[in-house]
Amino acid sequence: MIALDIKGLNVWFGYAHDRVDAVKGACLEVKQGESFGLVGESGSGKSTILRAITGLAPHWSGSVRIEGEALSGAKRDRRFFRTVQMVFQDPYASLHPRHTVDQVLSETLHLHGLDNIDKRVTELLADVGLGQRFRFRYPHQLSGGQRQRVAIARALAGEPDILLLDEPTSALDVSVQAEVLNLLTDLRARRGLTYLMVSHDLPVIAHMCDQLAVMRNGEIVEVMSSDTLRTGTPRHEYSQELLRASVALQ
Ligand SMILES: Nc1ncnc2c1ncn2[C@@H]1O[C@H](COP(=O)(O)OP(=O)(O)OP(=O)(O)O)[C@@H](O)[C@H]1O
Repeated sequence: MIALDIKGLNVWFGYAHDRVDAVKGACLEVKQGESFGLVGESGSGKSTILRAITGLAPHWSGSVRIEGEALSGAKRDRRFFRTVQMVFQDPYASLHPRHTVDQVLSETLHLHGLDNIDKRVTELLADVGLGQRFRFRYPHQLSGGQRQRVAIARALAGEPDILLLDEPTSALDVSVQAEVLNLLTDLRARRGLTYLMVSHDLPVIAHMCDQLAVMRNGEIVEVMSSDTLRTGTPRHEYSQELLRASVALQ
């Protein structure tokens, strides 16, 4: 089954002279259980694709289908959020500073209309590798990696099929990035999740994803398998340039 099918997606911000065409004619397909990466330089439109899907970029055209069902406009209903959840880059900004981990997870479970809240909170914490001792802590009592684990637990609360991951580890210390990436890999395997993941880090995408799209100036210039990336054989000149720049950084 195709979990996510995007055809001819255009996304823009502003009007007339101020208009920015952030995504132009993007097409991609992600099969159920697959992990798909979006790479490209800053401002190339990667995050905007995720934002358009979740209804955070109101002006778009083209076709976006989630498990076969077409989206329209920018309003997403409860059923959408039971299927699709997003994890943002910055776990510091995405958690309410005066809500404990327990409140964050319990309220999200309530919003999804689920019961057995207590048991589910316990399970969610265990699923993301946080023990029960974290349950009544506030965000400021957690490290960046622990906060991102809470944000992931919150995204998983409604048992979604698809996670949109926007640079999920780039705000974290290098030492904890790999732990969070490994957690995401484990969760995908255990829960049969589908990922659409943005990263500027090619090795991360090569490690995490089955396929990837290279973006430049709002357009997808090439879709390739991660094997193609790993073996250094992309077709498009721009993809090769990105790869060379990435190797030079290591
Ligand atoms: N709310 C907004 N209003 C106006 N322009 C925006 C808005 N959000 C994004 N843009 C513009 O859209 C373009 C694509 O931005 P986007 O954030 O999708 O890029 P990106 O590839 O994810 O970059 P980064 O890696 O820096 O996050 C950029 O030119 C950006 O300035």
